[in-house]
Amino acid sequence: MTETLQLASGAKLPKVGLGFWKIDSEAVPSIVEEAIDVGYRHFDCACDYGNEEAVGRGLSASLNSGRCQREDLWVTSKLWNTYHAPEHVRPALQKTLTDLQLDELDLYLIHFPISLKYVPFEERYPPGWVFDPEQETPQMEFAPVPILETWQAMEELVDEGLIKNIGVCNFNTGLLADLLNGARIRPSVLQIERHPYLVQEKLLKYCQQQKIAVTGFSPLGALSYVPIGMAGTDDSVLSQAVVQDIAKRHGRTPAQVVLRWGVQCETAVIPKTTRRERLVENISIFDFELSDDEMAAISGLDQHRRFNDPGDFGLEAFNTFCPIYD
Ligand SMILES: NC(=O)C1=CN([C@@H]2O[C@H](COP(=O)(O)OP(=O)(O)OC[C@H]3O[C@@H](n4cnc5c(N)ncnc54)[C@H](OP(=O)(O)O)[C@@H]3O)[C@@H](O)[C@H]2O)C=CC1
Ligand SMILES: O=C1CO[C@H](CO)[C@@H](O)[C@@H]1O
Repeated sequence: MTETLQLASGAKLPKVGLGFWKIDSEAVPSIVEEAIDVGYRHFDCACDYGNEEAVGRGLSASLNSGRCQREDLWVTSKLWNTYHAPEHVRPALQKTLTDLQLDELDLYLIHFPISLKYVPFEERYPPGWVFDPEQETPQMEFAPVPILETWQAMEELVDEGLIKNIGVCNFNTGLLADLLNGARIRPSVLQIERHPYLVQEKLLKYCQQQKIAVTGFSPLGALSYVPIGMAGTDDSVLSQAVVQDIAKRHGRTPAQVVLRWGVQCETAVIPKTTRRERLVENISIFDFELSDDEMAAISGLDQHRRFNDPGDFGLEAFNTFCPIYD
């Protein structure tokens, strides 16, 4: 069973969760049940993953079969970029709740600090990044919505009991500071890309000061990114000698060492896998500890190397868009 991170709101976020990006809907319900059987209680979903309805079927089957109780689960979802206008936030959440077959979410995150043109559900769901790939220079279509207005709409949904915690993803320190200036309800969680190639030391420190918990996405080091990912390359975090040596010393796999490094940095991690043996492997990290030297050696792999920047994600599609990070 996974340990938890205590949030400023008092809630307890399980330190290991299962991420659902890129899991086919057909496979999702049984993966949810298997994950619960092997101890997962934290599920990282998003409208954009196109599989929330399938996650809902898996959760509902698990609850109905008595595998777990609703209060033992932590379900996160994310508001997609096309729904930032205040009038679209509630319908977006309602759609997610309906798909997930839940009455409330444990955590709702603003997925990106990017507001895109609204696309009605009946036109396309999930709408994705809103560009026309047929165009010679396909451009994202933006919408002028100040982030604080989106946040205030989310705060109202907390007041109404539809969400327990709210937070953001892919924000840097400046964006967080700006949000904190206007927020009535402070963000409980920041979800960011984080692995040994992107340690984000300063952002983590800022979050610790502000009592915002951090969840690291792509915690194994961007293995699944196409075309810019590391899958099958000798350059992946998991094939680094530092990681492999530490893994041998502890009798663990490189993935377990990298995930353990994540939780020992006091962050939650949300690895994705579709394989039962890896579900078990990725959560079995609470019965060993890395030394300070081992932690420092893994952090020393930092290359400030980011894989998930919409500016270069899918190079052809976004070739006219500037990266949102420095
Ligand atoms: N907020 C945001 O903007 C974002 C959030 N996320 C969230 O983070 C989650 C995880 O991110 P993701 O980018 O998938 O990255 P991960 O670091 O979780 O890597 C997933 C890849 O690693 C493989 N893998 C899983 N476990 C192991 C293991 N033990 N040993 C070797 N390989 C392994 C998987 O393959 P296989 O399935 O075959 O096991 C898959 O190819 C997402 O599912 C999503 O929920 C991700 C990106 C952006
Ligand atoms: O979370 C996710 C992973 O990254 C992708 C590209 O930025 C997003 O589209 C997706 O929602």
